[in-house]
Amino acid sequence: MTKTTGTTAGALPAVSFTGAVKTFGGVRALQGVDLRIQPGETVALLGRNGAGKSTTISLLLGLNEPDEGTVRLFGAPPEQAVRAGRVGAMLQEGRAVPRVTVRELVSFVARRYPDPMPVARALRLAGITELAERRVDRLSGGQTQRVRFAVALAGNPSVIVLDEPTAALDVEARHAFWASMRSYARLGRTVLFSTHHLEEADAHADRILVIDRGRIVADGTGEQLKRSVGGSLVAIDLAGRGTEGLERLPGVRSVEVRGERARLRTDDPDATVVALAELGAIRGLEVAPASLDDAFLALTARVTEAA
Ligand SMILES: Nc1ncnc2c1ncn2[C@@H]1O[C@H](COP(=O)(O)OP(=O)(O)OP(=O)(O)O)[C@@H](O)[C@H]1O
Repeated sequence: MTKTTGTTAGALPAVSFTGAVKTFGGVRALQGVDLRIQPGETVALLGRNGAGKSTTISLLLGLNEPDEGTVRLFGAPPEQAVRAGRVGAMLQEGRAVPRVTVRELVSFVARRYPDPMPVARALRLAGITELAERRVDRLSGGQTQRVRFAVALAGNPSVIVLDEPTAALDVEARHAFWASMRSYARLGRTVLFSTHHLEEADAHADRILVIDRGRIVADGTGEQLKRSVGGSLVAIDLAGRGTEGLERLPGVRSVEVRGERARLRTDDPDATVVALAELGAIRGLEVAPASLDDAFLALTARVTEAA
């Protein structure tokens, strides 16, 4: 497992899970989760359907209690941090949308917190200043999502938790949403978001946690996760030759044939390419680093095999 949990000496972690277990009936949704998130980090939680992402988030927000272990926000139980407005959340489930304007809705939520964010600022950070006087039940899906983001910001939280925030958004709305999230993160605040989009995790998080079957199976930057599964992909046109001997070339871990092309997974792409050149087999040469998709599949598959 790749570990890069940067700790700031003396600072309380924004989020900490110690041996958190959560069972629903016979399902062990979380099987002992340990994690620390420091103030100012933007962290992506990545996992397949049913891996335990929403359960992690529900414990973090105090919506559920762990059966074993502890969950703390700034060293305190989650309910305390939530009541103090230190945590803002954007969850998956939709709510009945009231017939009020965007400004009225955000102001209403802000008034419920002890030290709210000025409403104009929440609207600006969410990129919806120009929608302030529009009714919330007459907005597009992407606009509604950003209103929900402004609502999450209303209490002026130090930590924001976003459960699949861009599900069902089109490309443009996605870009706008991430720009808003980054404006908030630049204030030094902490962000935890869950996603199925590996490229979003790679592009917008400082750190990626991969969860599988209720356990954190990897923790690092996108680069580190890619490196941890090893190597690069070298592809060539076979041009009529066979694949014999290719798997014995330096660095090569596996050889896969797709049509007329051979794809070699290698830990040492330079040595592999030199050896291919010596064989005169570099027609249509292509060298690419392992993708985050490869890393994700390898990390979650390893656990499946071990189970
Ligand atoms: N309230 C509940 N009652 C029973 N089982 C539950 C409940 N909540 C979650 N589970 C189960 O716990 C496991 C983890 O679910 P969780 O919702 O945390 O996964 P997830 O990673 O968020 O998945 P998805 O990507 O599909 O949203 C699953 O097997 C799920 O069926």
